Amino acid sequence: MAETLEFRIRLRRGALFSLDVAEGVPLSGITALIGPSGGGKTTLLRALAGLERADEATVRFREQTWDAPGIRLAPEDRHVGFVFQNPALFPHLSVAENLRYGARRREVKSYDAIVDALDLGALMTRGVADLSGGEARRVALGRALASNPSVLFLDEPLNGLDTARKAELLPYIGRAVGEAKVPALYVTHSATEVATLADRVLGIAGGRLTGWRSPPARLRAVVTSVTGGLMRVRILGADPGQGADMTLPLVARMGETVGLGLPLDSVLVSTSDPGRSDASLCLPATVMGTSGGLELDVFGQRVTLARGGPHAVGARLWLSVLRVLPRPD
Ligand SMILES: Nc1ncnc2c1ncn2[C@@H]1O[C@H](COP(=O)(O)OP(=O)(O)OP(=O)(O)O)[C@@H](O)[C@H]1O
Repeated sequence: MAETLEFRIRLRRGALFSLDVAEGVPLSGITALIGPSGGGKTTLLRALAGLERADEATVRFREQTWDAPGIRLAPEDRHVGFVFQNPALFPHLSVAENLRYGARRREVKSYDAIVDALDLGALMTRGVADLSGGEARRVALGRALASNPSVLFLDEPLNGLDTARKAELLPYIGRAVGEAKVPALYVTHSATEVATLADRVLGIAGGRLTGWRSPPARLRAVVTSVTGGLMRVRILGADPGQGADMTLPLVARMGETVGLGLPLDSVLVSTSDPGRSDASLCLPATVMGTSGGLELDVFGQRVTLARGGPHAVGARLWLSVLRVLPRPD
């Protein structure tokens, strides 16, 4: 079975915008769709979901034809779980009823796992009108996952929240999507979201795909202890006392491994030990190559930062990472 979402879509909107795209997106993990405002990200997701009329659309999901000349599968038969910028919950229903609404058409095997992964247990009987912004986003994601979707489309799901709320929610997204094992297309403008969540990154601008970017740099770490909603992790390959331990939101169990994204906009590279700093991590690294970005060895792990710099192979560097968020491996 071809594990891809294959599409060729052409459409025009007004006199100024046209979308003309063709690609095959692997249906595993999270694929980030990034690009400037007005580039066509939302239009592409809506067209794939069958919510936009196109001049030409051929869409195949695995072995299933969603669109082809003379064929147009109804949006509800594509089983796309959509999470929008605005949570759009049903205001007259409780959290549990909102989730059940999601599950009304398809049997869900992992309902309890979704409730757990998103920490919704304590909210179930609450009305949705008085939920905080972050809680409402968790419920919206839970409702989409409860519909047992074949694919999840997330369109800037954290938009409008402040930085602290976003940092709180990101690990939940990684955990819930990982737990539900649903492939996801994730539209975002945020380097942190890409670094933390994405398995691969596709660019779009001016209604045209601009190609696959290098995958986000991520270090692997192991969970060394768990307390309440937090876990202590140590970067794999590091010994105690090497500055590679940190406390993070809980996304995995004791002994499991997690990925730590290194968002380009929050990594500082220096040639001497910066000592005490505001960084949540300060890691020694050795330059292994500079041809395809800055290839580094960090405690025996290879990571490539998508930026060069005048560094010689073998040089000793320090990475100060200002923001680190985990996702399950
Ligand atoms: N019905 C319409 N008539 C005219 N132009 C339209 C129509 N619908 C969308 N557009 C234009 O299509 C372009 C792509 O919009 P889209 O919302 O897909 O962009 P986006 O990449 O998701 O942007 P953002 O990051 O700001 O959400 C925009 O320039 C928008 O103004």
